[in-house]
Amino acid sequence: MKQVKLVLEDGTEIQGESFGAFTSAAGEVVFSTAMTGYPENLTDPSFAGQILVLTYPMVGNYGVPGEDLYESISKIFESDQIHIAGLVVNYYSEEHSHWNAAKSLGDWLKEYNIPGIFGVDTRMLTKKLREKGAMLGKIVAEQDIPFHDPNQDNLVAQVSQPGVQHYGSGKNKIVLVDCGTKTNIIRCFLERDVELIRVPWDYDFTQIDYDGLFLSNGPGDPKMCETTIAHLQTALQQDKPIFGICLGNQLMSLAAGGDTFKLKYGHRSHNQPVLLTGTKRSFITSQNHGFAVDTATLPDEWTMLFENLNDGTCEGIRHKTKPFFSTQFHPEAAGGPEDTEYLFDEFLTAVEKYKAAQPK
Ligand SMILES: NC(=O)CC[C@H](N)C(=O)O
Repeated sequence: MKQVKLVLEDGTEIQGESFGAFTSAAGEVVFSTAMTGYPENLTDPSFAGQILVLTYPMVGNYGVPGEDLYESISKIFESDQIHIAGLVVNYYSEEHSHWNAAKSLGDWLKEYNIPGIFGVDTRMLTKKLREKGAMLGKIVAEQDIPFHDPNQDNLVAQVSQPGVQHYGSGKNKIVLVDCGTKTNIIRCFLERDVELIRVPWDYDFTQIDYDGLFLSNGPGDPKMCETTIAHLQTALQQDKPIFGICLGNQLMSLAAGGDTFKLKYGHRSHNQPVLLTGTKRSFITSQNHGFAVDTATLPDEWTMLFENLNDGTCEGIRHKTKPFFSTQFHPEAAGGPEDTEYLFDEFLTAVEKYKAAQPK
């Protein structure tokens, strides 16, 4: 076994053993307390630039599934590549066993030249990240490298797919602004009778004659997406329904005139409780974000839609009169609970209502 170390910007150095690629990588160190779902997490483009610490102690035991396709997108993965910068686990299970496993986690990381480190006390590390906040860090193999803050980069421009892509042929025409979309969002739409037009983050979608607009999740600081925000401001002048998820929620707020800020250590797990504003209904949600909307900065026409029951932060917003809403959590899950998937139906109901109200 080859030795590697995890180095944090506060000077912490943790020795561990290498799995995956034996190479060095720098990024922002974040933790997820999800107990399963590493194939989904590692391919979620929102993790671009991040070194992911998994608190669940044993990782890799169910291997990595094969690459089955559904309508030209992966059936299982959240994109067509690994996006994390590095992986930190406590115990790496060399031997995997699962009915649909095609390879080991270590071999999969190697394919994408991503380093992993195991033998790390990930719970101690998580306590440190909770006290001090998410930190820059690096996994160092033979070659030392400088720290790198991915939030200074336009990560969305790096992960958004170039070109316009069409999926499905259903009755509602939805534009999906791809800031690093998870494929389960596409799957959720395709199960609901839509024609989906996927456009890059900086595409002028206001030129398309769509029935509804969807803003995807994506990596990094939402303020980097100035072009998307500018196009969105035009869309907000109209009455066509708009729905956003995660980064999409942050972009909606920024376009509306609100502000976002960086959370101390973010929300990354499958069991984040949120409250539907004005009710006593709570939902358990899947989350992966490091930034949040500052509710106090929302203009008068907007209101908080969901609130995080752990720390009171904004988990969604809605326009008071127009059919515009977004969530900070992931209604599409993958992994995590599917309790809020009904929001796709609410969006499409709003789309149908909008269409029915148009002069023939
Ligand atoms: N999953 C996402 O869309 C994340 C949004 C944003 N990059 C954040 O970390 O807050």
